[in-house]
Amino acid sequence: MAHYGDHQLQIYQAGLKGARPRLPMRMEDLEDAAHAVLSRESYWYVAGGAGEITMDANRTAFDKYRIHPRMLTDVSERDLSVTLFDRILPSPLLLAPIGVQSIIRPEAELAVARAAAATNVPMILSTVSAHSMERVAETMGDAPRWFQLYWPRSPELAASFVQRAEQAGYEAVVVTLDTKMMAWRARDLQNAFLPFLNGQGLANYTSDPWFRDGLERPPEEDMWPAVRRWAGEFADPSKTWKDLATLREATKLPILVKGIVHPDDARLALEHGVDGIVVSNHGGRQVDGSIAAIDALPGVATMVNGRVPVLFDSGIRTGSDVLKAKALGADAVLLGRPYIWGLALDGEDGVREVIKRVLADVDLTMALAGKAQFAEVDGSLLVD
Ligand SMILES: Cc1cc2nc3c(=O)[nH]c(=O)nc-3n(C[C@H](O)[C@H](O)[C@H](O)COP(=O)(O)O)c2cc1C
Ligand SMILES: CC(C)CC(=O)C(=O)O
Repeated sequence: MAHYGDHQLQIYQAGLKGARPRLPMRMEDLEDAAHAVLSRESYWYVAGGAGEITMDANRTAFDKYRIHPRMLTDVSERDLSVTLFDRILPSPLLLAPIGVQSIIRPEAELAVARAAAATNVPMILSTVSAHSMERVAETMGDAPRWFQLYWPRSPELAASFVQRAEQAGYEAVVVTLDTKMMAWRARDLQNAFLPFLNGQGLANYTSDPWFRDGLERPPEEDMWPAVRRWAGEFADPSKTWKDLATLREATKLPILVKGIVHPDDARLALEHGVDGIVVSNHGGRQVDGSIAAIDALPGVATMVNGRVPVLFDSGIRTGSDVLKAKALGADAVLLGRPYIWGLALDGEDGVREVIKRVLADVDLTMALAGKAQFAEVDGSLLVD
């Protein structure tokens, strides 16, 4: 039986022929290598946060939780699969929605989509992508994909987005709640860099009939009216929980809310009929000084109590992070910045390689901790 961990042997075997890994193995080195090839503006747009306190805490908080390995259990046949919304996925990993990937490489989300499809890891496409959701879907065949919604001000545009996504074979809608506006981001302000202002990341808007209708000039001739309209449409700070009902009417797809860190918000989300929750603090990019995402997970998971899937992101870098998240109540996790470093360094191949490494690490760490089934990992994996 093949296992994700076999990737380890492939790397050693290539070494016998004198080949060293193309991408640095340690996550920190991978990021440093990406830093070296990207422009200062692009690197910091991805690496930066709303200050650094929560971004750092997202990593260091994992250290508080320690795995307590068990010996002499049969781990010869391992299974990392999870079932989400009736689809069996071979692993618990999804790709977090990351916008404006054209600041990294022009092929952007198309390269990521191919890598996701090749590894059967669902891609969650951002609303603010450089390629339209239809174009991305075309590259993916039947491979699983979800659509992330930045919930626009106009109900017409929101309905159009989710209906286009449904039509293009996206299997769930992830509504991001933590970005009603962009945080104070010192790195980007220092670089005076906001990619949307020169039209990057607007493909889903400029390809939308409703959005185009309201423009005085087509974006192909003049991007500025589209940018202005986007700035007005992007988000609506007045939205509240009751507005979820209008989204619910617009699509049959499962709706998840992303950005939940408080148990009371998890309760409200359930009361308003969501189908899933993503515990996330947006990688520390929105509220600096806020709770580390992994510390928010147990309270949310307890409140949800298995009624809907709970996903987790913000700080996932290694196999043990994935296992800790599962032990603390996540059904699956989203990988964020690391795959962007893979994209920066080696395009589609780089993204695929980063995904394979994380999954190999999950597989091996799980086996060495004494578990054969990811589905069976629970709180007993951790030191009390
Ligand atoms: C450059 C960048 C762009 C992002 N764009 C989006 C986005 O368009 N939609 C969204 O819901 N989250 C977005 N996020 C947040 C990610 O989905 C995810 O929550 C975050 O990257 C997790 O933190 P980590 O990458 O440090 O693990 C973005 C994150 C980064 C780094
Ligand atoms: C605010 C967005 C348009 C993109 C995003 O989610 C991010 O940069 O964190």
